[in-house]
Amino acid sequence: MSIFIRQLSKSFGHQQVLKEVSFQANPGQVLGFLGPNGAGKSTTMKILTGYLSADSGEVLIKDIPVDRHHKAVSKLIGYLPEHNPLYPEMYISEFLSFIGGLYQMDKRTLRERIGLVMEQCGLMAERTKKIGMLSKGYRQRVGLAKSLLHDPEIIILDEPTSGLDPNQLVEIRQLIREVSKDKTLILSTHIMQEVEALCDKVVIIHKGKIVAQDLLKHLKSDTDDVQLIMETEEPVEASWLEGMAYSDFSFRDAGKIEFSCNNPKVLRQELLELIRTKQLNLVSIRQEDKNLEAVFYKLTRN
Ligand SMILES: Nc1ncnc2c1ncn2[C@@H]1O[C@H](COP(=O)(O)OP(=O)(O)OP(=O)(O)O)[C@@H](O)[C@H]1O
Repeated sequence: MSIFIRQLSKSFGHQQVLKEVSFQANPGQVLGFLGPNGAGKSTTMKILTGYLSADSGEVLIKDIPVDRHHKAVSKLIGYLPEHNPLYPEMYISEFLSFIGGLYQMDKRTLRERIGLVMEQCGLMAERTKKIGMLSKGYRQRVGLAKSLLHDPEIIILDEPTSGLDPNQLVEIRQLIREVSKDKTLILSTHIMQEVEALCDKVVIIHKGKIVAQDLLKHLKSDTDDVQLIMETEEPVEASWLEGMAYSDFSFRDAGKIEFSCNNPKVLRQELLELIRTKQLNLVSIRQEDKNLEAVFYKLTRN
């Protein structure tokens, strides 16, 4: 089941937070929704799930507008919000049972689904504890179990791995991969490795506008072949770099510059010549393949 997002705009007071945001997520695909802090990711997620209304534009699921048919559509969506709200006084199964009641699930299905999602999310070992006693990572798992409980066709996860330890990260990513096979899954995250590991399609939002949307493999191959990163002890002036064999460069800080180039051999020679003539102390020049981080940085640095 696809989800169509068309021309969403949203302001809070005088601040326009979303500017004609459009994209589409398809079944069997994990869509990574990326953007710097404050770019508008959570606001978009809240509109997609009907928790917030847009000023203009629409979200369609099965041709149904989400804002006008929130109740019908909410059964199709599993949502893990950024600040995963839970009831600390409840046991996990008690909480899931309460949520199942909200979805009007019949008792037998609910019992089966609670067992299944608790198993899937690795919660069985913690079943005798109240939610308030769980660690942050386990509370995140409860949120994930909640979003999967009613077996929704669309799953929307806002920073699902925040607060997880490295082992939990691997397990939850594995789980996300599993559940995404026959679902439409949108995942918001800051973690580029997560996107590289999980996502088929990437949408990047910056200052409320979509600045890229493509399959991950296309997004990475659209860019120059490699990047050279030069670090010196002293600051470098931009004017010293004029005419060199790069296609683009940016300062990470005064003595750390990242170049995009397709002829690193020539550029490396030019940089070594610059080091010599300006008598700079070189810390390192290293070459990296273009990765999503570089693409993201290029599109969102201003
Ligand atoms: N209810 C609100 N009232 C006023 N401003 C809001 C409200 N919700 C969000 N904003 C503003 O909208 C902008 C986008 O916020 P949003 O939470 O969507 O960003 P984000 O991309 O999810 O950021 P982060 O990665 O930091 O979670 C921010 O400037 C934020 O302060």
